[in-house]
Amino acid sequence: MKTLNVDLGARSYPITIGPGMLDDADMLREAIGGNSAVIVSNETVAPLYLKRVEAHLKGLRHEAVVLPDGEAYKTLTILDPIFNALLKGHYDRNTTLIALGGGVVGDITGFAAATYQRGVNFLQIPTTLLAQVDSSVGGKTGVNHPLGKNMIGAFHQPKAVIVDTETLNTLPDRELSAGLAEVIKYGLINDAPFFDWLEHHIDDLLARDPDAVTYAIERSCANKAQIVAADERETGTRALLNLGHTFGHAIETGMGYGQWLHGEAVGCGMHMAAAMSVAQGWLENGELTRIDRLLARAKLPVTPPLELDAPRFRELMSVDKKVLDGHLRLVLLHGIGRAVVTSEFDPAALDFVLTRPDAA
Ligand SMILES: NC(=O)c1ccc[n+]([C@@H]2O[C@H](COP(=O)([O-])OP(=O)(O)OC[C@H]3O[C@@H](n4cnc5c(N)ncnc54)[C@H](O)[C@@H]3O)[C@@H](O)[C@H]2O)c1
Ligand SMILES: O=C(O)C(=O)C[C@@H](O)[C@H](O)[C@H](O)COP(=O)(O)O
Ligand SMILES: [Zn+2]
Repeated sequence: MKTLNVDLGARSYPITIGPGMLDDADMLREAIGGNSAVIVSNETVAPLYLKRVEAHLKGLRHEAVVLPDGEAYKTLTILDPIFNALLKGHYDRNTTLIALGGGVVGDITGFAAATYQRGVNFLQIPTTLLAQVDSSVGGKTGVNHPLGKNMIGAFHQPKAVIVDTETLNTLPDRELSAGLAEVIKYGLINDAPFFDWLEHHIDDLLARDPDAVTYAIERSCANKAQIVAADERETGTRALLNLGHTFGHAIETGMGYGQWLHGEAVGCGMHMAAAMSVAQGWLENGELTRIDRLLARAKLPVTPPLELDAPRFRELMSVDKKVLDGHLRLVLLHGIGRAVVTSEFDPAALDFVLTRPDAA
């Protein structure tokens, strides 16, 4: 078991990572602290893991809300069953919401916790690789809007993140690959040695070797915790965590939520950002080849969908949260491990990746 800290002053919290964490009653009870708890999960994860979490809540008033599964349900209306349960049960401000599931459940539950009675505590128990390496850490919560991904939300930090690495044993292969996109992202942003390590260990990760998976989670969380601690509300460097996301969110929204998994869209978006960086003259061709090879080995797509032509891509990208005063800002690469956020790019380089997806 390893514990990392997200250093945010009074809002600091631990990320505890290890096998069998779901059976650690003391840790869960200590993290809850208050008088009651509501667990939010979904119809896929609840049958697998809900009882094990509920077993630790004896003597504490609690109940579970089980949501339908899927990115398509990450909408404002999905909050209704959560708020209904909270209000019907007279849960007060000492209640803790517990997110048990992947990033979708985590983002929804966090947003419910941010807004119920103007804010109650919440815990993250992430059960996908993507949620364990990224979405459970950092306090971005929210839901999608038909016109844009994650457009309605709040920053609201969890009290603790409890990562049971053994929950990944039941995760479908496609979801494991989606999680690897966000893992690769950390190597590309500012951890070139980690990128090298991933080149050597990607097959171990796909084979779910426990040591490799645990190391990748720990290193990813350490990277994320450091970036979040430096810029909690994304006024600057936190935007680096958006590498691949301006393109990726356009794909998710444009294709219909759930058609492309978030990690798949981000993987393709990272390829597009890298290809654009080469067109800018900022990244070596050989580095793009290494990036594309690693993405392909992780079984992630690198070809954007032909259904989205350049004007549609531009329209979708224009609602990105990094747009300021009408100017698009993108995360681009000056090398592997050297990402920058910039609006100062050559429009022709963007045209290149948007209009020649086959060549990009
Ligand atoms: N808040 C953030 O900082 C942040 C960061 C990255 C991504 N996200 C968001 O996270 C979401 C993607 O998260 P995700 O990739 O976890 O998808 P997800 O939550 O949809 O989970 C993927 C699938 O795996 C299932 N599942 C979850 N755990 C399982 C397990 N242990 N065994 C078997 N099946 C399991 C889920 O029911 C779902 O069908 C997107 O909405 C994305 O925008 C948020
Ligand atoms: O934590 C962050 O900051 C991130 O950007 C992490 C991303 O992987 C994640 O997908 C996030 O939800 C994107 O944020 P958004 O503000 O672009 O919606
Ligand atoms: Zn993401």
